[in-house]
Amino acid sequence: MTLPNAQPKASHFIDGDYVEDAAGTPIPVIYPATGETIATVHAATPAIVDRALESAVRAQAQWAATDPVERGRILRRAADLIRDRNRELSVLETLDTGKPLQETLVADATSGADALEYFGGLAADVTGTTMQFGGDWAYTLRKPLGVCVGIGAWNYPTQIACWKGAPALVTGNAMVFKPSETTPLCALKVAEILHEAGLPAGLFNVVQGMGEVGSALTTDARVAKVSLTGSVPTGRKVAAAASEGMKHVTMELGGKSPILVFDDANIDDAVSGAINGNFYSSGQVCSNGTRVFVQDGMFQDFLKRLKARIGAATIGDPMDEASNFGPMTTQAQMEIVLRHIQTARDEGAAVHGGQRLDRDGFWIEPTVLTDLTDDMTCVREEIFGPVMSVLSFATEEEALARANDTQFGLSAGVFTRDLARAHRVATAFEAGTVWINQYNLTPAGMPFGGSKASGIGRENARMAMDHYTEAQTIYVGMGPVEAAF
Ligand SMILES: NC(=O)C1=CN([C@@H]2O[C@H](COP(=O)(O)OP(=O)(O)OC[C@H]3O[C@@H](n4cnc5c(N)ncnc54)[C@H](O)[C@@H]3O)[C@@H](O)[C@H]2O)C=CC1
Repeated sequence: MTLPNAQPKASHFIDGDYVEDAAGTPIPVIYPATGETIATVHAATPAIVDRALESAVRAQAQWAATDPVERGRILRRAADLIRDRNRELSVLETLDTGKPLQETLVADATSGADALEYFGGLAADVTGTTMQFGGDWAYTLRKPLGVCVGIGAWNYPTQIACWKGAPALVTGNAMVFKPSETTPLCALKVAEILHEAGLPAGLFNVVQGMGEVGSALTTDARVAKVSLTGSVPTGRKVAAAASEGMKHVTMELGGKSPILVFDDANIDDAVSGAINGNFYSSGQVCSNGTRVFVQDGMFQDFLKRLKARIGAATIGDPMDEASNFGPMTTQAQMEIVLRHIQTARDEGAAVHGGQRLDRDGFWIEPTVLTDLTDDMTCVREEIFGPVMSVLSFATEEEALARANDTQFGLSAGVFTRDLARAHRVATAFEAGTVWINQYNLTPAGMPFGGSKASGIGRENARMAMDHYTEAQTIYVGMGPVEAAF
């Protein structure tokens, strides 16, 4: 099949237009389903980084003074344009990541549009508080931070650009966004559409590059905030570098989230939840529930149904809308996942699936690990691939203790028909986001983010607007000023 042309007009988008600097290191864009190079971009040189930040600084002051309703209108217009072009953007997302079109048509550009629409609608509702002290009083304003940097992972390139860009822009900030070097295409389109919708030049700039470009942005004195989606080790580095400059941070990092399935759960819903929470996007989802704890009474039946359902997956050409399982996004990630599967085998796990598929591209079949103990590497570490660990448990207390015994705290899920138990378990999870009888749904109006090593701050919902603004307190003296002398 001939693939659509993926080569962008230029590598970067700065000050309202595409910009090239061929002096930067070339970055090949590889279509994961075949391994072929479909485009090339160049990493930003220091001159490009400087230009992006300069134009953001210039544009931001005026933008902060713009009527919030007008800011919101531009975002909502961009949401409409994204929806109009959903197919084209979904194809691009598939080219960038290898995720099946069946997924990208409903989960990527549409999720980005949801965020733009949601925050666009809230534009006029950024409010402070008032306090009274007898006659005197004080009030707070929520002020934009200035120039914010967004740094993306490779699994959701359109969504990440929108989830960071929308709350930043609507509250009066500018954003310089650096996509992952492995998926550089989609954010450029987001920038193009935002400007087509009327966003003034300079407010959403995209620069390409590896960690060193991210690092240059993070440490630049012109930057007030860094929002990273990435792994825990990168998060530690970026948060540490940002703290030097006392910058605000949002860290959306990795996880090893638990799903608890109790004997009284609707078994088909629980299996569906576990499938969605492990094999969607070939398992390359930060919030995946990769440790599935199933209560003893249901364990065997759960496994039987799970294996049958996995057998029905349609693994194939991501551009074919009938396919519902695609390749890993990069060769490197495929190799990491295969190594994890081998380690699990070496440590005594039973591996169901686990093979690299004999075809071009970076394909691993959906894999289930059983015969596990909690101390095995596959149960402790984030694998970031289509690998589900299934463990059994006897009691609620035991399951919760095991579920929480991890450095991560991104998400968790519980399947049960017992309402009291559902809420008791949900609040006892040490996790930023919990689903009851559902998994991995993230509407724009719901805060999403991690606890413990999985991150700081939340994306989406009103909370995200707090993270892109800071309070300024203004004290109002209403009476005479008393002084000691
Ligand atoms: N919590 C969340 O919302 C999500 C978290 N993730 C996590 O992301 C990881 C997978 O994505 P990857 O792209 O492999 O993550 P990564 O941590 O390797 O890279 C993330 C981004 O950080 C940049 N970067 C690397 N070193 C840097 C440095 N020193 N300074 C500034 N930027 C730097 C990279 O170029 C990339 O754009 C997984 O751990 C996954 O769980 C992925 C999606 C969502």
